Amino acid sequence: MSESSLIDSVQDTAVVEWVIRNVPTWLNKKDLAKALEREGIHFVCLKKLHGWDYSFISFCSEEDAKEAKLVFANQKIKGFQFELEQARNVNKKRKHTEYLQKVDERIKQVKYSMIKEESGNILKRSVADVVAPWRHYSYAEQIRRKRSAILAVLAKVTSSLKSQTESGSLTWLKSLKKRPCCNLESLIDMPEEEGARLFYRNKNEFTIGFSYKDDGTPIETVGFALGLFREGEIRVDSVNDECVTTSKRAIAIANILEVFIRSSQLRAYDKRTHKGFWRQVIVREGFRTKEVLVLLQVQTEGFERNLIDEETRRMVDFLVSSCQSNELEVHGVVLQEHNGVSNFIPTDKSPCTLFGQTYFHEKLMDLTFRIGSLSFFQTNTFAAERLLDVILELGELTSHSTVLDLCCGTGTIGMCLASKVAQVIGIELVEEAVNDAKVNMERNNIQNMTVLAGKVEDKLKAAIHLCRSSQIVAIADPPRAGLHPSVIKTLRNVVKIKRLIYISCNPANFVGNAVGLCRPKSNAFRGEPFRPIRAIGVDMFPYTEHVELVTLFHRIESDTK
Ligand SMILES: C[S@@+](CC[C@H](N)C(=O)[O-])C[C@H]1O[C@@H](n2cnc3c(N)ncnc32)[C@H](O)[C@@H]1O
Repeated sequence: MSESSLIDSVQDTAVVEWVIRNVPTWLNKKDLAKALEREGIHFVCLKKLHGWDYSFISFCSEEDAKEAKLVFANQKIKGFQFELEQARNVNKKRKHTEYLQKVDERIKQVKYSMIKEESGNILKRSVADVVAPWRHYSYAEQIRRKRSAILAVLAKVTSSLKSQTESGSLTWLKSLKKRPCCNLESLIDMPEEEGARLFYRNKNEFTIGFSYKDDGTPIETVGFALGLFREGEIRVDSVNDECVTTSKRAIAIANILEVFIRSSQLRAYDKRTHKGFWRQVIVREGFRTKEVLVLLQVQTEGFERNLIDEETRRMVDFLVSSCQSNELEVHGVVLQEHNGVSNFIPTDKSPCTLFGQTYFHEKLMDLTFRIGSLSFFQTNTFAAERLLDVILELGELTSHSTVLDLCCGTGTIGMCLASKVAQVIGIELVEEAVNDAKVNMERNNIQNMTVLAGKVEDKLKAAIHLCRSSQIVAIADPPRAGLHPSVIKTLRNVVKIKRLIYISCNPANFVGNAVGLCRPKSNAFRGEPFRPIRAIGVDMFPYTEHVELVTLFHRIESDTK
């Protein structure tokens, strides 16, 4: 089959077509799909044959392609540095209706299989299974499973390093055989309290869509999608108290908005047709301050401005007064207009204020943080303090240390350490978070911290120039994809960085970065390698498979490799 006819067949099912380059020839389509899904890449279909060192891939939207590109740039997949390029000979303006027809066909197929499996799992999947999939395990069993998962990751660091280094080039590695690369000292669990182990999320993202009556009539619903749209699942179910990871305030607000949207003149957004207005709602709150901020995302194309203004005003009145009668206070309501296909919240599009403030406050370690609607904040406030305890313990900080707070968000880690050290320099990509960090420094009277706006990969060298001390401790808390390989190389090259704490919310992706930090010196990795010394887990996400891993690395002195 020629490349162009293959492109045509891929093109039938999707809007945006690309080619992944540098794919191993032996990798089959199924394993490639699994590897991409593991990294959270949303695609519609793949075309890959044995012997090809590339694969065709199609996405629902440019945004999904951009996200995939970012993941590929930041990490290797199956040990290969994939690259994404737009497919040649493709008419990019393919009619959207063709794509929608295909999606509808897939949805029908899945619905059919749901009916067939009436007594099986698919129909029984509830909204609580989506957000608290481990709720049927005892807490002790959850901790046991997370512990084994972390140990497997630490062992993977050992085996990956061994397979990539000549035998004997790292002395410390020799005796490890297949064991974890360092000791997992503990996995800190959460007490059985609301706000720690139960109903703990201070940020809850609800989909606005449809549930279906027995006769198939759609009803507007605010809750969680019961599965992946690209796998044909379109149902959204209302949120309830069985969703033990969702905060109680957020459950109440989602239920209130559902009542309003069912009576609204504007309908919920339908992902299949890209029609409809109400798309998503994010409820963020300070557990300690009890401040609540609500962000609504809407699709405005085809709607009169007057109608939009009237309905959003009615929504705010309804929400605020219903909350008051439930003894809940909403401090701000903001609106983000988003007409793209992808359902993520763009962080470069500032929302407009409909009511009150555009931020909320939370307290951590006796400091108060302002957090804007698009700024990151750790989702479990109680666990975030345990995480800070671990960082303090591993950091061995002195009044002479400089802390590099990489991916600093609104500055929580750096600010909580600032009184213990000489200087803190943070780097953060999202502009709103950087502005929050600056306000937070002033409010908490922190004078020895500076925050640089931009990507770590672009700003790290400038940050290092600002370091006044020769004792630099780097603390990296990157997003799920991990640090860009160029950042690892720069960290290796700066000899003044003797200690590095890596906080990973996706331990599987941590392996690549850990190997980069620890592999022997080479042309690409010039500085002396690091060695993992201690690891501690923090159960920031009870009732889910996710866990936070904190690892301390020490720079190896050249004579003690
Ligand atoms: C896991 S959060 C950690 C935030 C912060 N350390 C905290 O504890 O609140 C990751 C942060 O990295 C930021 N980020 C993502 N990619 C980045 C990049 N390439 N350079 C700098 N910051 C980035 C995100 O905006 C987010 O604030």
